[in-house]
Amino acid sequence: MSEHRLDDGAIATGVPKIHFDDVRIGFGKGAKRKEVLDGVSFDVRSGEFVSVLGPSGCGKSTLLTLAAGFAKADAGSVEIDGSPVVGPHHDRGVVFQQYAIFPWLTVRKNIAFGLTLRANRHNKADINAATDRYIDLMGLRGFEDALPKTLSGGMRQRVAIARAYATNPSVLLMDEPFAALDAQTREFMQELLHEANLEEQRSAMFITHSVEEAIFLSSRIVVLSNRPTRVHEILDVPVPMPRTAESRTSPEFIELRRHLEEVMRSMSSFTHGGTP
Ligand SMILES: Nc1ncnc2c1ncn2[C@@H]1O[C@H](COP(=O)(O)OP(=O)(O)OP(=O)(O)O)[C@@H](O)[C@H]1O
Repeated sequence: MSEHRLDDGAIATGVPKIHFDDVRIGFGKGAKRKEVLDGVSFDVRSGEFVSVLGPSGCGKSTLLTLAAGFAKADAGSVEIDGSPVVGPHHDRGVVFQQYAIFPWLTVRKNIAFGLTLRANRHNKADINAATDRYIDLMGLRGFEDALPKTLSGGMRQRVAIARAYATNPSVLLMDEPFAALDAQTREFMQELLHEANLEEQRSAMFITHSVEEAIFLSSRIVVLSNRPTRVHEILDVPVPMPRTAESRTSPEFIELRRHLEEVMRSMSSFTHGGTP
């Protein structure tokens, strides 16, 4: 295990890494008011990889922005490691669908960026060691000096994920990081992230539209309902770890996929006026 890891007090205390308690939020005023989250509660426990799945517009990204500290709930609470979220903090590594990396910095400098910002807490040798570790973990060796514009979409997302890991976050928050990638690259990226996170054992919350992606990556899946949104169900993923390409054809995988596709279909037909 890396010397760059935080001491994980949550393991000792059993405090969830991320705790959503009866979270409510809506947008707009008067007749234009739209209630979005209507009392959402769930935890991400230490070392867990939890995907959040739900119909379009149910508030998945909103949940992630609340955990990231970019927005505040109207009611209820969001806690990270037992403390209320009051704003953005470097204890959360955030990865978005769009490549949030700096086009003018090389791969190495992008990955080291968050560490150099906090240089008073890290000496140069530490920064180099952490950067090298995540270059290797995300398969970026040989591309250290490349600029983002010379890289494919998948490679750029590898840089964004490496940078999120390198800042040594207590939790990873990912919002559809693979949504813009073609199907083949997307599967490859899922496998890379799965392997990386098995090694890193970070607690993660991962937003996705994809049933298959949620099953492949997660230890648990939180399924949200249509708006006004509540938790529809929380499922353990019984597919053995480590997962490989073959896991996708295992009976457990296929059965869970069938169940989740049916749930998602029924929510979508409800939204579109069909029989739920
Ligand atoms: N800052 C905001 N101001 C106004 N409305 C907002 C704001 N943020 C989100 N919404 C609305 O809240 C609802 C939930 O949005 P959100 O992006 O969280 O859903 P989502 O489940 O991630 O959607 P999708 O699956 O389509 O990505 C949407 O109707 C959206 O338009």
